[in-house]
Amino acid sequence: MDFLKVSNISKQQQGVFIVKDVSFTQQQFQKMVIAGETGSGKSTLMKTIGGLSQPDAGTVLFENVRVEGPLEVLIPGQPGTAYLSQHFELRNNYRVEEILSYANKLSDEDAAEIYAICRISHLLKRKTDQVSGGEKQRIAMARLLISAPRLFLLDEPYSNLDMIHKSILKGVINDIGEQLGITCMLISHDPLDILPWADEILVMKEGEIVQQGTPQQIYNQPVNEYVARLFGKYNLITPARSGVLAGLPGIALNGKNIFIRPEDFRVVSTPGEALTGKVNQLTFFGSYTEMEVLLAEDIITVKTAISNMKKGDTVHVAVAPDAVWYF
Ligand SMILES: Nc1ncnc2c1ncn2[C@@H]1O[C@H](COP(=O)(O)OP(=O)(O)OP(=O)(O)O)[C@@H](O)[C@H]1O
Repeated sequence: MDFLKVSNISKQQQGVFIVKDVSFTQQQFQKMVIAGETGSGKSTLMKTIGGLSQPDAGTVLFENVRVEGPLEVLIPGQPGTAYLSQHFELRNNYRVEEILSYANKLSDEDAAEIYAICRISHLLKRKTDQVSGGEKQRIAMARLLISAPRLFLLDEPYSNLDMIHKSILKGVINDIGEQLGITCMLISHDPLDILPWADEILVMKEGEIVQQGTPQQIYNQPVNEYVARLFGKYNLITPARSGVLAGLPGIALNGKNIFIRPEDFRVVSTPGEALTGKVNQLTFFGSYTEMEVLLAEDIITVKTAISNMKKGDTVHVAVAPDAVWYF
């Protein structure tokens, strides 16, 4: 039995598909991410899974039970699931502990563990207007978690958070999975949030899943330029321009686009089996430098840890054939 089985879900608004024939499964404890550009249907799909959006076609089975949509039940929301909206609200003028006590289905001890995991134990006596946005979000999470869900659906939990609050929240989401044993699915479009966490990624475009795979597959073997672009900088050399790579061994000039991530180029000291060009631009990012290299008429982007280059320098760059992807 699949923990979650989504089959052929479709939904239209004003004659346009916002989710189109989406099918996939998620196993218990599998960390799943839905990625995709703004408006690609991520939230609608996630809400459908949580019983909060009515599909026009298809079924969702959660623990083998059909999820009913809001038009089929009195109180929307599938039991056993919890959905943290991007636009969560906390009632004003209540103490945090009051807000939480209404939702609590657990013993005091178990609830206290959740408050500790959500890093809100120190906030319980405060009023809801005396906490920051990041803290509010963790309170909203705790309020959902004390209803003891088995599937936690998080809609863009990292948007609008600074680095410090983001890093706290990443710890919280990890602990929810590992310490509470709750299966999580989250929506994000930031590769730095997605790639280190996910077991499986669904990439959506215009309501459809365009690629599904592990972080390694999605990052290194995108099916098209849309997926490549969502997950970071890349070099794309079209068949017409593929001659610029002629000096490199092991590159197949097979009529397909050639895709190379900037960090897969290596700066080498000799021109043999390398491309030679001039440094056109350098951008410092702290842990690495991004270098534009001008080759004849083309520019490639190379990520390097070498920091003593100057604009106009001659450089040689090589790439391992197995780091090259074709689509
Ligand atoms: N109730 C609705 N009525 C009309 N159109 C809607 C409705 N809900 C969503 N849409 C449209 O459906 C498309 C998908 O919306 P959805 O919120 O699912 O996308 P998303 O990928 O989550 O976007 P974002 O990343 O911006 O949150 C969008 O074009 C949106 O405008």
